[in-house]
Amino acid sequence: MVPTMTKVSDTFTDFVLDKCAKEKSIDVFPLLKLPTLDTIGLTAFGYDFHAISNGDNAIANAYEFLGVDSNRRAFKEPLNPASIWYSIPTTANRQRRQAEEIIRSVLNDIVATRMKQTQEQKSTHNDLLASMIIAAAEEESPVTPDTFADNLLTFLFAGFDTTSVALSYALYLLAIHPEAQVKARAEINTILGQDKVITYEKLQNMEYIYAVFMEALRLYPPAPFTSRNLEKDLPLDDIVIPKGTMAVLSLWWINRSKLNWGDDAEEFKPERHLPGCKEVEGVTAKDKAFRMMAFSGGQRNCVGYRFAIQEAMIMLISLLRRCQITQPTNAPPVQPFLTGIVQQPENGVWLTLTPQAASA
Ligand code: HEM
Repeated sequence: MVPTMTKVSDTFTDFVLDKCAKEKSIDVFPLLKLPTLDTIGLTAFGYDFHAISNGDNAIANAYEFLGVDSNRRAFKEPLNPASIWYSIPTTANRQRRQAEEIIRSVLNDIVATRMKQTQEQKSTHNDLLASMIIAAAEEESPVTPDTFADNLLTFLFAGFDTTSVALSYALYLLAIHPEAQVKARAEINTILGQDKVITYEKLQNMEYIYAVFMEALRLYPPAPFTSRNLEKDLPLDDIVIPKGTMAVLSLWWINRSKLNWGDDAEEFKPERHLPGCKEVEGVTAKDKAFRMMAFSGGQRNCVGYRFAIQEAMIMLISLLRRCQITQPTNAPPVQPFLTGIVQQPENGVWLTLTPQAASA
């Protein structure tokens, strides 16, 4: 996966440098969806969306539409009957069906071809779909092509918007903290060495880049809340929340709580994620496991978190080693805004990327 992620990230870096040379500053927020879509397509089921090279891709557009449409139905117009009855012949329902059909037909074709190749032992793919097909065969599980396609859809939905939102905030934070860029570049140059090739092993040693991304996720978790149904009564101080209640948990405030992170909890300090960093007094080991909740916690936490971290670190390395990142003086403020399950920067994230020597 690392070579694929590196290739996509490097193509994106070329793309944004070129765009910035022409337009001076760019909104990286919508642009970052392109590489994250390309990456998930290639690594999950070997499909190239060509989103960076062709932003007008029919599937990418269908996906964008479905994301916006789902948020509208769930959060803006939940009481509109057409939001829940998909068979009512409204324009939105028709458009939604069309978008679903576009995506579904591509995924169904991919799954069918792959299952046939696997049966004939002709598949050379090494991606998520290949693993799912092999696992189902080994367990003699009666999984239908539809189930494989459903799973791929879940991964697509869960895995590209979230990472692009997180990366947007990470770049913003780096832009307004040039000292962090200097430290990150120093680490990149030391660890990548002469050949400059990114490998899985080298990524494990990139502690500062990891810390930058974690800190961005801590301050701006893309999914700012989650929910759980209580399986038993929950005593909380002097009240008891009864079993069966749906509890909505603010991941945002857990991540920014002074109790978890100390008095400077609102500040950008990647150092707090480095090994050996001074811990906040009184925080127990159990609390520590649940104080950075961007990927949620427990049994149903994010299954894609390692994937997301790896992808994001590679993108940060690719950009930082070739670009200086600054915020233009006239940039609109970066303002998180809840659009649905995911929050996003309402005014975008306007940045200027200028080329810089690879070894600087
Ligand atoms: C920075 C990027 C990401 C963030 C912040 C994020 C965050 C989350 C959060 C908060 C949840 C909810 C868990 C809960 O309610 O306890 C979740 C679930 C999930 N995520 Fe992610 N995610 C990211 C990237 C990804 C990627 C790249 C994938 C796939 C490759 C993915 C796949 C999933 C799936 C399948 C679930 C549902 C898990 C379940 O219900 O058991 N996520 N994610």
